Amino acid sequence: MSPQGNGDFKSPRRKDRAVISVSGLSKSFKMEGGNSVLALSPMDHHIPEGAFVSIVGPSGCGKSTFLRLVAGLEDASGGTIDLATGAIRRPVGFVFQDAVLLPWKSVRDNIRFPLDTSGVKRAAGNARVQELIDLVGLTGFEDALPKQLSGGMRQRAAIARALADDPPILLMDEPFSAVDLLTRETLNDELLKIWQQTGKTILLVTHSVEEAAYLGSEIMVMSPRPGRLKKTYSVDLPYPRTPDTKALPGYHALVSDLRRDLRDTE
Ligand SMILES: Nc1ncnc2c1ncn2[C@@H]1O[C@H](COP(=O)(O)OP(=O)(O)OP(=O)(O)O)[C@@H](O)[C@H]1O
Repeated sequence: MSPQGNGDFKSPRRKDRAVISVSGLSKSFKMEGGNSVLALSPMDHHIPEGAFVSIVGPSGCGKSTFLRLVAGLEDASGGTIDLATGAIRRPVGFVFQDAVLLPWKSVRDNIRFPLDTSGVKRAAGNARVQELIDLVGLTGFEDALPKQLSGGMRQRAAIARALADDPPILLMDEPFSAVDLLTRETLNDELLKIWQQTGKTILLVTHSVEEAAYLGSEIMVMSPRPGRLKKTYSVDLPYPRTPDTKALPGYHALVSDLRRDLRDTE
């Protein structure tokens, strides 16, 4: 289904055209001694523009490898991956499990770092950075250093930095796994708002089936040995998702389906 809007929540600008098209994509890594490990067996998949894709699967099933291939951080061993993002220099932003902010730079300077390296003029960059700081809820912390922030605030800064260049695709590899549950739930809701406001295509890897079901308009289930795409779900839960979503029978059914899928992959 397509995400549905109600109230003052505008539906994300989800389109029918694929922004990520994967055909026969595979990846193997050479190991010591000449053996190789098939991290991702040939996979075909199309991700529509504006989708929120949750990716789940047991450890070692190739989730991070898939994100790194989409980001161009790894070369494919076979197949192709096409991004319909036009001629932009940085089509993807990446948020990792650890915020990896530069410790000697303020929140503001960390977020403007990609803009500096892209040669964006100071005045235009400053306006953009303030917009992002407000978007991720860090207003008032512009001059703080990373060590003065909580884990959740550091992840907010990392999200803002990943969005600095305005990439159409945001890749997130277990972004909230290091924060406490309450903060994680708050960050989930904030991420949904950011998605709604920006219309980005988001791919988020998580070990939590509840998080996957709560956030995703689509879910990719992967399985290991060798890593492969086992199944995809188109999620039939309305947006906006709120804590009430977690009381819906459809949410519970999806979570239990995902648990069963993961048990079956073990
Ligand atoms: N740079 C590398 N060199 C060799 N093998 C690698 C490399 N990166 C990943 N692998 C292997 O590829 C497989 C998939 O790894 P990947 O990190 O993508 O899994 P994952 O699903 O993200 O796991 P996790 O949930 O534990 O983060 C694993 O067997 C892993 O050991």
